[in-house]
Amino acid sequence: MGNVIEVRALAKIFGDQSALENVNFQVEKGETFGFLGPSGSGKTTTIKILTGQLRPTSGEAQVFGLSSSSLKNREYRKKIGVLTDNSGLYNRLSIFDNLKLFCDLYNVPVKRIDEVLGLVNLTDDKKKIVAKLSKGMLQRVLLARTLLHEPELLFLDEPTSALDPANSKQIHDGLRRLNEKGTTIFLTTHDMSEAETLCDRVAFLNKGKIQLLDEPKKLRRQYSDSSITLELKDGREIVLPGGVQGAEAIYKYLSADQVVSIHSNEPTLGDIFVDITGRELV
Ligand SMILES: Nc1ncnc2c1ncn2[C@@H]1O[C@H](COP(=O)(O)OP(=O)(O)OP(=O)(O)O)[C@@H](O)[C@H]1O
Repeated sequence: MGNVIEVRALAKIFGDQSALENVNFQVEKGETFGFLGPSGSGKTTTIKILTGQLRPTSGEAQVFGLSSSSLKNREYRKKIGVLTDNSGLYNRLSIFDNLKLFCDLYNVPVKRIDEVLGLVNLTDDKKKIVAKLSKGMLQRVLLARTLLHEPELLFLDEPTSALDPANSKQIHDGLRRLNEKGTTIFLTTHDMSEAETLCDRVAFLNKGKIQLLDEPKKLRRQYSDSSITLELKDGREIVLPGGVQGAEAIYKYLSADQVVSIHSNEPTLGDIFVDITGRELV
């Protein structure tokens, strides 16, 4: 597939504080890659370096084969979209008119507006005035704006923080549709369920260092104790070991028609993060 992002021995020091230390990872074309870590772990610093807003202290961050010193370049900026929390929208204008202004500014045909509004599920709302939008809708308008020029690579810094579950789901659906169309997505979050639903691979960042990097499914399997929980009709919940011993017990309860549900006890990404770092992801 080829790598869109290649980061080698990346370090960033602010004054006497180390924000990133020996960070190494690659993001493949078409992948949704999650950068997970608690507040202050270095997620935004990484995005700023990858989008040419900050220079690394040492190491290399290449995107589309361009080195970090070239990431301010115009051609590069055309290929990327960056979703930030600074709105820059005109409150008194409609969603459509706001997006039209950006089309004019970036030389994008106006017909693209309907495509991006479809992607973020706002087609029926395009005449609404920005000042009257909910936080979730506003975030979707910002995502739509980010997509107007059809970026190949999308950087999203905490795209659903402060959104309720329904609005987060709308954003997630839009991101999945984009990814299916081939857009590579680099996402930072401290929301583990967001990472589980969206990401092909995740890196756990703690105090500026990557602690673990793999597919969520593989991580959950690797850190699973293979035990199984049975919920029984008499209200009991029993935890059984995996293997033959567990299978025999499950068979016994099933034969006696006592089972309501059976599920494996795989840890969540949040559990694994706490396990590895001793820290909660907040
Ligand atoms: N411009 C700056 N000057 C000095 N220190 C900074 C600067 N930017 C970031 N830092 C420090 O670098 C570390 C990493 O910050 P960063 O914003 O990358 O973390 P983060 O993981 O994005 O956190 P959050 O989830 O709260 O946004 C923090 O300790 C932060 O205080």
